Amino acid sequence: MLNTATILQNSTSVAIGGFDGMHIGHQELFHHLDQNGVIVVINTGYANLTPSHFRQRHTDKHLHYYNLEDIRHLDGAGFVELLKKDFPKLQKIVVGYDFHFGKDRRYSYEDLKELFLKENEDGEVVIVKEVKHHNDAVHSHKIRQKLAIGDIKGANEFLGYNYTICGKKITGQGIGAKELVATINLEAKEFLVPKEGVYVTTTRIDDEEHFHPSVSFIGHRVSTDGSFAIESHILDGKVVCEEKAEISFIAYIRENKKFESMDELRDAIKKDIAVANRELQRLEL
Ligand SMILES: Cc1cc2nc3c(=O)[nH]c(=O)nc-3n(C[C@H](O)[C@H](O)[C@H](O)COP(=O)(O)O)c2cc1C
Ligand SMILES: Nc1ncnc2c1ncn2[C@@H]1O[C@H](COP(=O)(O)OP(=O)(O)O)[C@@H](O)[C@H]1O
Repeated sequence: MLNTATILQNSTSVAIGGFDGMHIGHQELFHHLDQNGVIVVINTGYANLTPSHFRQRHTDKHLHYYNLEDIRHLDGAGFVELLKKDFPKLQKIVVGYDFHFGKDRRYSYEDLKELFLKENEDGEVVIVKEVKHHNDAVHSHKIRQKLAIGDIKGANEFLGYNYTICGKKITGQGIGAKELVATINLEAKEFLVPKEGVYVTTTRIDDEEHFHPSVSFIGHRVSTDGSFAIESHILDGKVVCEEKAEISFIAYIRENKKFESMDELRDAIKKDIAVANRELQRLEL
């Protein structure tokens, strides 16, 4: 493994952006990087699809972070200077068609081209055209909107992978295993949690390599204690979760509902399990 300083010293290309989600539009930028290319992440502090180090899962490129707070005062020339200082061999910059940077986002790719090529005659600035899915431009905020309305399939198509949240195991009410079905309860504060309801999911427990088929509930447990929960019921047998788990969302099943009795809730959960099993089998997951 090369150390960070060596990677930056030797990098000849960078792709620049916020890159929350590492979606199919972002991946298009990465295709233009050379073998030792680096992804420069402008960290706004608002990433909740792939917060903190979770972006790294979606690329084998090195990620280099600039905090927006530290660089927002720079003018166009100042930003290009910073890049040239941190990446002394820089030859190629890759950005998207809507990239803006510098103080008040005043500078566009046109300015970037002018400023970078002025002193690097054989340099290159690649502008990636808008990446669309079914004629709809792919952007992180649209993925957030889709998750907020439970459109998991739409969100996953934009992402190019199944949306996944990671969380710490917490103790539930303790009635699931006794009266309903056993669930792993999670707290996943850094992540955007999809709309309240029941989902077909797969779940990875602690550091296991594989995901288990599962059905998950997100929402206020309006039928029991009313508190907010993220719960996953594993479908392929009894499991032990020590400290953490991750839930990958495959499809939305139904809304969160208030059931008048435990029997009704139990029946609904039984149906959810059947739906999840069918869908996971169909998808061979
Ligand atoms: C597949 C599934 C669907 C669920 N659907 C609902 C629901 O529609 N409404 C609700 O109030 N709780 C629902 N729950 C949550 C249960 O109320 C919860 O599992 C129960 O309160 C036990 O919580 P515990 O694990 O903290 O003991 C669901 C749970 C699962 C696993
Ligand atoms: N759909 C897309 N097509 C082409 N480039 C994109 C697309 N989405 C983002 N980019 C580019 O990727 C980089 C990161 O953009 P960012 O603003 O973090 O993404 P988003 O618009 O999804 O929030 C920028 O250079 C941006 O121009």
